[in-house]
Amino acid sequence: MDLAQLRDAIADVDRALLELLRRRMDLAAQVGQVKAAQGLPVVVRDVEDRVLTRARQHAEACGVSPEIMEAIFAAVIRGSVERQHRVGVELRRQRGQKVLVVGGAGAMGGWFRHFLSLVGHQVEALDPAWSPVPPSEGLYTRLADVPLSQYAFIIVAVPLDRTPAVLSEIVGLRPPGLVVEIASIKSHLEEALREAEETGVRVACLHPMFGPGKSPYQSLTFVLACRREPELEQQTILPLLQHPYTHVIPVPFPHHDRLMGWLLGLAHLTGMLFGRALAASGLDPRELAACASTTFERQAATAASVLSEDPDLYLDIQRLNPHRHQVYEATRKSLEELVKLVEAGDREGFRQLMQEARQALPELNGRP
Ligand SMILES: O=C(O)C(=O)C[C@]1(C(=O)O)C=C[C@@H](O)C=C1
Repeated sequence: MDLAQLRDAIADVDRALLELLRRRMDLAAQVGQVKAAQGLPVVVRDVEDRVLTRARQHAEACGVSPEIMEAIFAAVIRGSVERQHRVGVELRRQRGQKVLVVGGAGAMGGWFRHFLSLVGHQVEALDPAWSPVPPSEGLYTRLADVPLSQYAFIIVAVPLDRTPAVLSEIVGLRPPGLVVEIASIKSHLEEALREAEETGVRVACLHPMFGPGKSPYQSLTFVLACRREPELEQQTILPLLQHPYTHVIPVPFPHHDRLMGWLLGLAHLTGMLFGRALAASGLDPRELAACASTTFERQAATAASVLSEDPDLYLDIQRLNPHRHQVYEATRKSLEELVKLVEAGDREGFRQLMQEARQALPELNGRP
């Protein structure tokens, strides 16, 4: 066969593969219906492990690495989970609850509306930004018009610095459902949370560890800042977040912002410093892109995603964190140490610094 004939033969095989994939996804949809009817979880890890092992074992026959075969089938399984989950939405809706998203027109509010309706909840929303538009069913522009007593959950998804005021306004109306605020920093909510505790209004402090661009069919980590009993608080929030990719990680409330100082504060800070320092270099970004090393590409991609975010939100994530000075101090000190070791050509000190820094990295030491 010449090259053109070989390409035609590959295209024929691709068509056959696509047809097989369609059949596999149709079977997944049937599995999804059975699972939704019986209230079974969509993701079953040991079945997935068997599929992935089978794929790895077939790698040699295909003349490719086991990692490639695993990655191909992992993607197929992800598609299968998405399809199964979607076909179950209507059935799950019968078990879903009524949820209100306050700030529903915002980016995270919009994400929650979509996600929660996929979970099967009946989602309504409130946002003054809709004022010029005539309100449609289940969309409100004024808190006074909302039938607050009807909701099992009320999500507060408003800008970080507005959260205390909105939270205390809602708490003041004594809703019977669970109020769930999703602020990235929690210390400035103390007063509103105390008001809630005094009046018996239940509030959960949830923190989605991702932005509004996140697909609901990827791992979704939510940190739950617990003020009382982590077990109980986790149980209360789980019906809201029933979804194959959800992980809820409880942390003690006072620890939350300290943790975020590093997880968000330091990660954002280094992304911004990287971009800012690079801007000072005066080098042409096209030349940097053309000659980029692997590490530069990765770092630049992280900095680009940080620098594309909303500056007001990113300022507030720094400013409202009472632990930020520890992060700044450690950053300054680390830079000074590094510069000193380099200037002195101190190999042993440099080796030790890298060794100690490695200890802190989840990639190398902390995988759960
Ligand atoms: O066997 C199942 O229960 C399926 O849902 C099928 C399947 C797959 O596509 O292979 C999909 C999701 C599960 O996590 C495990 C396997």
